[in-house]
Amino acid sequence: MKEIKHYINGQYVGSANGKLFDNVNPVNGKVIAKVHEAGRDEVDAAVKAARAALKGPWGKMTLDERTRILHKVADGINDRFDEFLEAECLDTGKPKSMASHIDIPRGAANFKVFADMVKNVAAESFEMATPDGSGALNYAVRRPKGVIGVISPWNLPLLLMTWKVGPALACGNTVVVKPSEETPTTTALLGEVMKEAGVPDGVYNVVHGFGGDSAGAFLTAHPDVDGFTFTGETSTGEVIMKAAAKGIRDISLELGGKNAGLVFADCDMDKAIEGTMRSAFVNCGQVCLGTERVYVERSIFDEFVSRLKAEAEKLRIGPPDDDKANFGPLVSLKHREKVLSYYQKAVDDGATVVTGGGVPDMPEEYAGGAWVQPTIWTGLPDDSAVITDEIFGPCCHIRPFDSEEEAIELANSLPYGLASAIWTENVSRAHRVAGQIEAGIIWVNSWFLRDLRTPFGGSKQSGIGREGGVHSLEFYTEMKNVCIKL
Ligand SMILES: NC(=O)C1=CN([C@@H]2O[C@H](COP(=O)(O)OP(=O)(O)OC[C@H]3O[C@@H](n4cnc5c(N)ncnc54)[C@H](O)[C@@H]3O)[C@@H](O)[C@H]2O)C=CC1
Ligand SMILES: O=C(O)/C=C/C=C(\O)C(=O)O
Repeated sequence: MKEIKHYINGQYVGSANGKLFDNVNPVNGKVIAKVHEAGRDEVDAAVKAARAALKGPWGKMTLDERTRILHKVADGINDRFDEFLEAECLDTGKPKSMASHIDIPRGAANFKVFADMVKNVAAESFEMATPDGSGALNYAVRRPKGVIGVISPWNLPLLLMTWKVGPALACGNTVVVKPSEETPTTTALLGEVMKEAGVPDGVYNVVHGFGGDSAGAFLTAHPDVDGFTFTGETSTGEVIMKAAAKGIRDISLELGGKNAGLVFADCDMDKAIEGTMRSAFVNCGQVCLGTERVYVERSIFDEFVSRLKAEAEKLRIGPPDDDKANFGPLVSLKHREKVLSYYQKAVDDGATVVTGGGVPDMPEEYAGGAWVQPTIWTGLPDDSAVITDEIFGPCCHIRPFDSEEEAIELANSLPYGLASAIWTENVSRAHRVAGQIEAGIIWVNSWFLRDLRTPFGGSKQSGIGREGGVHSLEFYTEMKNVCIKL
């Protein structure tokens, strides 16, 4: 059986404690690899390697050299595209058609975009007057923050991990990555690409394991890490924030969402249906930006519900290798238990199940997989947990509204504030509503349209800080002002 080891100081190493855990294929429930679980020793070795690398060749490299190496990392991912694709699809079960368009290309792009960004960002400077008339010049320079702890989730494993590692390295930091225990493979594979690209040993380190009382907690408790970037559940973000408080370490948190889609009667219905379909069901609903609450103006409510139902029922459920499949399993049986508990809760709370609501019939070879049906409900009360909790599954509830004010109030009614999608052809309404929605990311007549230069993150309990574009540089660097008396 294949073993997945830590990548520390440029070497693949096993755990001294001998602990291994299963890496399971969610398509059929079969174990595909054994993963080494890091103890405190491996985490400590990884942090020490990262610290030492800051003072080694990496820390002395010119920006041009660093940029060239990061471009090679991106090229290395593209050169081994099929290997990354296979690994990501085995870990997650997602359709290859999706991973080949989103996950792997973005995994590569994250290195190129941020390498170029760092090279082209302007410095700040201010001239000032002084009492003696000679004046002074201030200029600010960016310096790497140091060792960054990267804790990444399982829904878009390579994409979200490199979204952090790309800018962290571009800014000259070193990293210790703790990928999700569900999806360790592409993070491990990236070590080989780093080596081939000429990234010095100790710059990119990976430790595998779980969150609490395992690699994740050991990493956040380690005093020699300078900052943490995390994507995942809000409650985990709270734990990481507490750990980071010890020693006043910086954090960037991209947390849960319960995003609203607002569909106005003046929308282009075809666009609204297509966009809502993607935002509810792509990646089996496991996207933090996804729409689980859809609010539709009453005059078009029935038409919207019946058209969304028709489209949801056309989704083709199947494994990654099925070229026609556009809907895979959830990431694990454990996650399926959570999603199915909400499917049951919806019924208990009086929902009308428009479509789905259960487990699909799958051929015998996939019977052990984490399959669920795409599901749509109507008729739930606003305080049902199905409406208020992030389910992170392929499901949405549709509720009618009667006025723009009501739609905005409903969208803003929860403690989350990650993303929102507004469907209207009225440009004034689009601006007006976008301005009032309490969320970090608003799409109008689109969803998941990503420009990596833009600020990305959540408000309220959906996160702290923004990454993307120069905002990533804010987190991954320390600014130092130099004031020169002339
Ligand atoms: N992109 C997103 O916004 C994601 C949201 N979720 C949400 O979280 C729910 C639970 O999924 P999980 O994988 O359990 O998410 P999680 O937030 O527990 O895990 C994400 C990462 O954090 C690590 N982690 C967990 N506890 C930690 C701790 N105490 N210290 C340090 N690291 C820790 C995990 O090992 C993993 O690498 C999902 O049902 C979904 O609602 C999950 C994954 C991604
Ligand atoms: O495009 C991105 O950078 C990120 C997309 C999705 C997430 O952050 C998520 O699902 O967590």
